[in-house]
Amino acid sequence: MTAKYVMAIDQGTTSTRVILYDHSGATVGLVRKSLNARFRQPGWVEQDAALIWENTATLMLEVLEQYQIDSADIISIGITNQRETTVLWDAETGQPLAPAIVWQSKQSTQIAERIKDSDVIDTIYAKTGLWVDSYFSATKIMWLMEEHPEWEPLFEQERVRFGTIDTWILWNLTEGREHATDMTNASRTMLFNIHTLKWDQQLLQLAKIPMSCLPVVKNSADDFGTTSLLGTPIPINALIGDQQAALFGHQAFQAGAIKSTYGTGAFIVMNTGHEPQTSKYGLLTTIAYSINNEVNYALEGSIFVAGAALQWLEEGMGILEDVTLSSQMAQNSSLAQPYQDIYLVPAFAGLGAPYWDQKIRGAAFGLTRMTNHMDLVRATLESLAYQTKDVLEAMYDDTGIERTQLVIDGGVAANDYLHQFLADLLQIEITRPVKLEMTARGAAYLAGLQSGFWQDQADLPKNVPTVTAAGRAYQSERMVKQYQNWQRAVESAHVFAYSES
Ligand SMILES: Nc1ncnc2c1ncn2[C@@H]1O[C@H](COP(=O)(O)OP(=O)(O)O)[C@@H](O)[C@H]1O
Ligand SMILES: O=P(O)(O)OC[C@H](O)CO
Repeated sequence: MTAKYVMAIDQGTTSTRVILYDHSGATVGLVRKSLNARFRQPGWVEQDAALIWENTATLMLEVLEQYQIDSADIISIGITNQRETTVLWDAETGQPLAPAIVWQSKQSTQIAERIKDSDVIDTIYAKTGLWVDSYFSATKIMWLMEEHPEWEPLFEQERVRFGTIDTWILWNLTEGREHATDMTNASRTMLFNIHTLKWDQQLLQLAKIPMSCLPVVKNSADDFGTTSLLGTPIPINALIGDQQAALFGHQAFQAGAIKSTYGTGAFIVMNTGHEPQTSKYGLLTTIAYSINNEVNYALEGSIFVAGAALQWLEEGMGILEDVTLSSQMAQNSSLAQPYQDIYLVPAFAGLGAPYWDQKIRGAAFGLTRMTNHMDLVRATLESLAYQTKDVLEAMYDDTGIERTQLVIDGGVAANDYLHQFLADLLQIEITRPVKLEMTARGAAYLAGLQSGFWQDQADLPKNVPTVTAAGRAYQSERMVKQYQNWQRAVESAHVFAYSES
């Protein structure tokens, strides 16, 4: 083998990263560019699709320049992405027709409610594994089409292309203007049948979305065309949604293996093997990855607000100078005594699993004259742990699999306070990799497997360095009480949302 590296593009909600890995799994180059969102109306979250592509292309060139890497040394590229985020573009001009509608965005809430009121909700769950919500791409496409009847001629001429961010980047990157996605991303649209592994005609008809605008669906590790952006033509050998990519990055290949990623949102995903498994608690049944037409399924608990809550403390409230200070601030919080705790329900975009409550909004409980900014930071970090427990309890009950250890990753997992609090709350070992970018790593592994850089899953790098926090037994009793209080806080926020005049 002559090539030395695999390149991973990780297009997240908060930033885009391009990372190079060598055969041992070491990170040999990493560049990052942050990405802003626009909030034009309450609940709306939009991003500039053209900028997403521009940033990606810039970073791909930058990583080579900064680390003095020859493009001929890159064997293949894997792309992983924030999922569900919806782009529509005109294939003739190559221009987006509208801003990208981000996964958290609530434009299509009424459309989702309309669908929920009809009798197709169970059919949709049976076919797609998803509970109807504005989170998924289908309602976002429907909203865009309803808002823009003037696009009808473009649809008739089959000029409109739909893509999640993987597809948008791939289309821009490839000479042949490849219009493709992988099964993990397709499984988040609410239009893909996770059993037949095809776009579902009945759902397309219900949503009035023409098949002509949808991408071809391939395996997560596959041949997606080549790019000459870097000089030497390089194959693109993997597309995969970021949460599934993190699962793959942790090498969580066994049924029952589980990971929790804390980025803009937090997503807890359990590999359930080759059979899809349903949930009594609103967990999603989704595709974990597909290789050589063999599919692994997953159960997922989606938490809409994780790092986004810290960004809110920083940018919205102005009480956090920098997110990297949040761990220390939480340790310095004055609320050391039991029963003085405060609770923040960060339901800024409703609550995802296991509540699926679109209407609930954020709330804080237990404030006194003594409460200060450090206490709010602490309550925010703790809310991520409580939501993790909510999902894990549901997963245990759905699958009967007890857990003694959990692996975590993502930008927020750098937070030492959260790391230890999670261990104390769950009373298990919580392990995080020293390099937290498991999402990119998963995309690199898949691209590397497809291109023969690694021969098979057993050949993937071992001994990725990690740090583990153990649950402290003396915290156990207090944690039981705090978790009960958290549940009361969520219930109270729910009651408030539904009693509004
Ligand atoms: N030390 C930290 N403590 C808490 N949150 C952090 C820390 N460092 C970064 N974050 C948060 O992590 C998020 C970014 O994580 P990342 O995995 O890069 O997200 P994404 O994939 O959504 O772009 C941001 O919301 C940021 O506020
Ligand atoms: O941007 P992240 O890393 O929080 O991931 C977003 C998810 O893919 C949304 O489903």
